Amino acid sequence: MKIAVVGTGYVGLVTGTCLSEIGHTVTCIDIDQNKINKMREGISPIYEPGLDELMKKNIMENRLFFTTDHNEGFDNKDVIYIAVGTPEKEDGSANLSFVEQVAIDIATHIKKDVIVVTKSTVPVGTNDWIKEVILNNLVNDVKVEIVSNPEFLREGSAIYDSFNGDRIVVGAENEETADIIEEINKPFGIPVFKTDIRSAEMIKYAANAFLATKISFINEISNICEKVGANVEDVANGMGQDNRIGSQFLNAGIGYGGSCFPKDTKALVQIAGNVDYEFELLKGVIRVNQKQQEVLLRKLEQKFDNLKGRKVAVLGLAFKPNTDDMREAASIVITQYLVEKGANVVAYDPVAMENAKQILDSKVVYAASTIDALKEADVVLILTEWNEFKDLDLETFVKYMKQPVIFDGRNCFEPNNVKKHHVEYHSMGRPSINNIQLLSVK
Ligand SMILES: NC(=O)C1=CN([C@@H]2O[C@H](COP(=O)(O)OP(=O)(O)OC[C@H]3O[C@@H](n4cnc5c(N)ncnc54)[C@H](O)[C@@H]3O)[C@@H](O)[C@H]2O)C=CC1
Ligand SMILES: O=C(O)[C@H]1O[C@H](OP(=O)(O)OP(=O)(O)OC[C@H]2O[C@@H](n3ccc(=O)[nH]c3=O)[C@H](O)[C@@H]2O)[C@H](O)[C@@H](O)[C@@H]1O
Repeated sequence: MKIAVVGTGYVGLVTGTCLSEIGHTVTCIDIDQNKINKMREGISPIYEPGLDELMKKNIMENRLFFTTDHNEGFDNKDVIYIAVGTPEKEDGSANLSFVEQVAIDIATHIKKDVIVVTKSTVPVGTNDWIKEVILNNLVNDVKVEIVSNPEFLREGSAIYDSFNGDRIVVGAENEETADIIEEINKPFGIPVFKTDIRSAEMIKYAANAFLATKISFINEISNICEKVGANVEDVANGMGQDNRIGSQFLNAGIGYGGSCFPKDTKALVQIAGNVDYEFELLKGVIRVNQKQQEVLLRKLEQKFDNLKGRKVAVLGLAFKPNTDDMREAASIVITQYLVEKGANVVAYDPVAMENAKQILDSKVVYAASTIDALKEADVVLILTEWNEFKDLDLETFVKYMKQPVIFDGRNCFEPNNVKKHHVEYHSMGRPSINNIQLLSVK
């Protein structure tokens, strides 16, 4: 099949690259000329393990192309994927202006019948509207079919997820169109679930909202565990062994971030509100998450009366490991608070520091390594569970910090191991461990 993918963020670039890897000829279109220039060289503008290699391979084998020119990109294509952003508007609803522009671009450039497949996460009813926009702006006499094909990949494991997903959801206007999309995806070897367009659109929001609910649920259990002396990891383990519950997405921490859960949960509240339904449970999930991003700060306040002039090391800035994405990362709220309290914040992240510099307060200083960040620090906060941090010998904290006080927002260390070291250790939903006498705590 000859395919165009419009938008080369995470979803567009990974989708385009993986579709070319399974044998299709794919042209990725973006309006950002710098990005396109890089991608033509096989360099991904985003950090995603394995992506550069796969891009280079398919470019070399003449299956993967990049352009800013819609004429060239849409020329002679059977299927066009829409993968542009649908960011949050001020009221929480999804901003569809990029999608609308693509619909107009398609209408004004296509010269033959096409199937338009929406990968972007869009509110229920959007695909019908996309078709309307295209038909209202069509220049040539061609037929357009619409398909909702939401994406379920996770950043950091996007390539793996594309080849090992649990299902591919296809919401189509009719069976023939659904069959064509199923055929395109056949080499992935993933079950295809076919449904109507509106149900497919809703599946995406419902899935993300449910996963976010699991996280907020375990985070509240974690907060209660701390008060009643239970261990949230054992609780999650014991719960997760019940197949009806499942063990995934029960890691307590400092809340969910990223480009999707925060925006998609708010958008679903809006979608419900538009039909006069108050999604009370999801509103609670969002509130709990906002509070959870600050839990570590409340713990820090109990420990230190005053942070002014103290060196606070921050390990991990990205919203999760294996990505350089800073969107809605807990580190944004946390470092802002620390800076406002007068702390000297020294941060280190293996890959997200360049992006962080565009977002975090200019008073945040960036270290060249973990050890550089820890040197002479009064306290360290661990905000992202990179392996590099999980693999640290706890003696590193003892050796380099002024006082080895650790606030671990991602439960990187085993309490039984921590007990063997002269550190003070606070984590999430587990008893604190204090093996040191501090000289001047307050
Ligand atoms: N980031 C993720 O892990 C996932 C994202 N999604 C959804 O996929 C959609 C895309 O998300 P991201 O890839 O993160 O987006 P992004 O915002 O990072 O990238 C979008 C790209 O589209 C380009 N663009 C905008 N207007 C254009 C136009 N008219 N023609 C050509 N290119 C244009 C931009 O220059 C940008 O490169 C969103 O709806 C998101 O909710 C779904 C699953 C996973
Ligand atoms: O719609 C999307 O964009 C994507 O959103 C999430 O993927 P992603 O945001 O890349 O990352 P996740 O691994 O889901 O993590 C999201 C956030 O939840 C947090 N999290 C995750 C799992 C957990 O048990 N606990 C927890 O706090 C992570 O630290 C992170 O901040 C979904 O997992 C994907 O299926 C979906 O396609």
